[in-house]
Amino acid sequence: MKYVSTRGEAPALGFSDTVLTGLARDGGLYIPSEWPQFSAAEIRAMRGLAYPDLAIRLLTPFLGGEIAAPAFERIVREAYATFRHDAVCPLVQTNANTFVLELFHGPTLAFKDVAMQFLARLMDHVLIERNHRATIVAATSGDTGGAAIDAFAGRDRTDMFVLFPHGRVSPVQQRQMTTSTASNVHALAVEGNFDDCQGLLKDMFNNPGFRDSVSLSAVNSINWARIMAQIVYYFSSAISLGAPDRPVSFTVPTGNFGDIFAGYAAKRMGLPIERLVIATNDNDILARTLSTGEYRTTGVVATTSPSMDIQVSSNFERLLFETSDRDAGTVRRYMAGLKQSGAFTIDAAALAKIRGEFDAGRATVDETAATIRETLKASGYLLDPHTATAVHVANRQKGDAPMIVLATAHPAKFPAAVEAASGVVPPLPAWLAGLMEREEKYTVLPSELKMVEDHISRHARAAR
Ligand SMILES: Cc1ncc(COP(=O)(O)O)c(C=O)c1O
Ligand SMILES: N[C@@H](CCOP(=O)(O)O)C(=O)O
Repeated sequence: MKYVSTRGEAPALGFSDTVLTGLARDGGLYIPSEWPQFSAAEIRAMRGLAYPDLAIRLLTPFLGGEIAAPAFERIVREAYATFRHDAVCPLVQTNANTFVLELFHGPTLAFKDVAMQFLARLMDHVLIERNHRATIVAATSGDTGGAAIDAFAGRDRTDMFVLFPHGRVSPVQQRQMTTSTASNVHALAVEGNFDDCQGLLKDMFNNPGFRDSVSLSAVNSINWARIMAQIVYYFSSAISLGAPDRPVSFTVPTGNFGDIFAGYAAKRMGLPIERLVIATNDNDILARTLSTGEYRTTGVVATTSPSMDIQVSSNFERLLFETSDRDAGTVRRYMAGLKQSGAFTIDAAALAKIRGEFDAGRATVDETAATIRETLKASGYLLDPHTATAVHVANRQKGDAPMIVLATAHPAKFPAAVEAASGVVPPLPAWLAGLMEREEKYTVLPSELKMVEDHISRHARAAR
């Protein structure tokens, strides 16, 4: 198994190099050269497997033989032992045809833990084998940062720098990033929005001098291993509802397009999925793109689902590559348009393929609040605002297949929005008690590449 860049001008890499490289040297994203295939009989045989066993079975073909089986099994089992629910990602029925896939039972109460707990152990393993050190820079709209800090805190082979938009994350999200006492962890509040943070991260990768001087690595969903780990819960939930003999649909609260791209990958691997539904908040670039065929960025607006306040959806590039018959030249043309004018138009054939797999809808702030309130009243289930955008969109879908809505965060991460919508204040679980009283430590920086790079170079142990 090799990994190729969506822009076609960087070398193909094996699995371990792909994990450490993050963004390809041509600015593209790595993607497997082929999709592992699972037949209906093989999927049927997965029924009843515990989550870690399912993960081992589904993910082993991606490794290309580079991680020894006992080490890989240990990595997976340790990662999912950090979850507070025996099923890891349980499924809860909220009405006749709707199921909520709870992805928030990890240490930081967001779906990011599913991949991040795995990735931290995987990276550690590769770095120890190679006797290397890495500097990880992560951009976050709120959840990736906390999950990355929890998973990498105290790991000797890595220094972790998290760029978050100053003043635009929830108080719980901020404390999860700023109260770590681990000396390898650095929270940086950038004066800008998430797209600025992600832009800085990509600019660092596109600056070979800086990139090499600190051994730069990534744990955002530009890193293939993040997407790979997220494929597993599409299989686990669909299988528990009867796959492969009964197709299901998924609605996914979407920002950077990583989570829903994992669903697309699951489908390419043989899982029968009827529809993949993109749910956005007021930052609805993806919903607009599906309806008009033009991907056009506009300003980011702040909403009650801050982790989805994103306009430049990184992983959409992977879908463009796939739906352009893996023609890297087409992807380069689209990305040049995005850089020059903030927009590009998707070719008709690719757009038809995208529409053949995906639907999209959006939820305003008021619709999100109404969905939290109405779902609580109808079923007694308390949604977080991100999941609520998806429930709003899912409720408007047609089709008979069971609808699985991805619940990407615990409501206690967003108590103000949940209380305003429903009158209920969701308490933090016991293991996070005291979080809001802990001392914060972070550095405020302007959204300027040089200043951020200088700060990282001064503090990274891998800096030469
Ligand atoms: C709670 C929550 N929901 C949804 C999303 C969107 O996921 P993705 O960026 O993979 O589309 C995010 C951030 O990524 C998030 O933190
Ligand atoms: N919503 C995310 C944004 C970054 O997404 P990622 O999946 O690429 O890490 C966040 O919470 O930070």
